[in-house]
Amino acid sequence: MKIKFTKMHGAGNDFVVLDAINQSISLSPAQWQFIADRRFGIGADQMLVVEKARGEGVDFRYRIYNADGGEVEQCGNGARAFVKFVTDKGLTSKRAIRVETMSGVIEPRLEDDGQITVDMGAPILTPADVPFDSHGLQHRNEAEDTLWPLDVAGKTTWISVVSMGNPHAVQVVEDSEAAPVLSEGPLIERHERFPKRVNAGFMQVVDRHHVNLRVYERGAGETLACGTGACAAVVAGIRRGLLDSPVAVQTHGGVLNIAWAGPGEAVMMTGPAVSVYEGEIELPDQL
Ligand SMILES: N[C@H](CCC[C@H](N)C(=O)O)C(=O)O
Repeated sequence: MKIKFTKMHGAGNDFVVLDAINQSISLSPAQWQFIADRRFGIGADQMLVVEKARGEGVDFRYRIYNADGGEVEQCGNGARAFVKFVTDKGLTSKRAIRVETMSGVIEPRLEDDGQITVDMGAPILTPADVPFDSHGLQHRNEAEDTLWPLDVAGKTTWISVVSMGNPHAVQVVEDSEAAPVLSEGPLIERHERFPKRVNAGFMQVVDRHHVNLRVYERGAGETLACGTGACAAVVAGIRRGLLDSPVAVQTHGGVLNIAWAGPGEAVMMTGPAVSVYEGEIELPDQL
């Protein structure tokens, strides 16, 4: 089966983007894993599938698959790549686009300078809705935030839990470059208290408007940037009284600018999106 694709990235978080309006896309998890494989396939953190809208009042639907082949609810960097893709492909002439995702409608907007701003919706802050199983844990409050003690390899790690449609566990570290991202990230990702697994963020507060962030992503491992992770980290930092909106989030792949006016308000994310190359792949039918 031949599939046309566009290779893209948002601050180094890389994607294979597929137009499912003009070609039929229905792949198995094993085929998604093959596409994501950096040696046997194309290579990507996530795959993004652009579809016709299903509901009223929206322009498109977009679906997100992690490198491990699992479909997930939201992808912030992917939303920006999506806007650049549908614009470059002439699938829309709109600058502000309403797009359905598994976790609801988001509104990305192409700015005059080529950056893309996405209304990522309001964060979900009730632990059970993240979902996070807080049963039996003694939390502690820090300003407006609730911190939970997570047993990670016998060490207690205090985390904030935030959903941007997808689940995030955010911890504050002294030095993000020295943080145990690759050793602790996988343990947090698959911790039993996260029934849907979780994206693990490690945030260093530089000042009240600047942080360094590394994220060990659910289903992908450490990525160069995580858009929803940047949103979740800023929400947690503002609730902990450590940050003031807007916040520049420095990731290994670039800077994402996040603004949040407080509970119940949408998180606004601004950042880049780049198309790297077009291609076509012959997908094995049996994997
Ligand atoms: N790994 C994430 C999906 C991709 C999110 C990330 N790439 C972003 O830019 O938000 C999850 O399983 O929830």
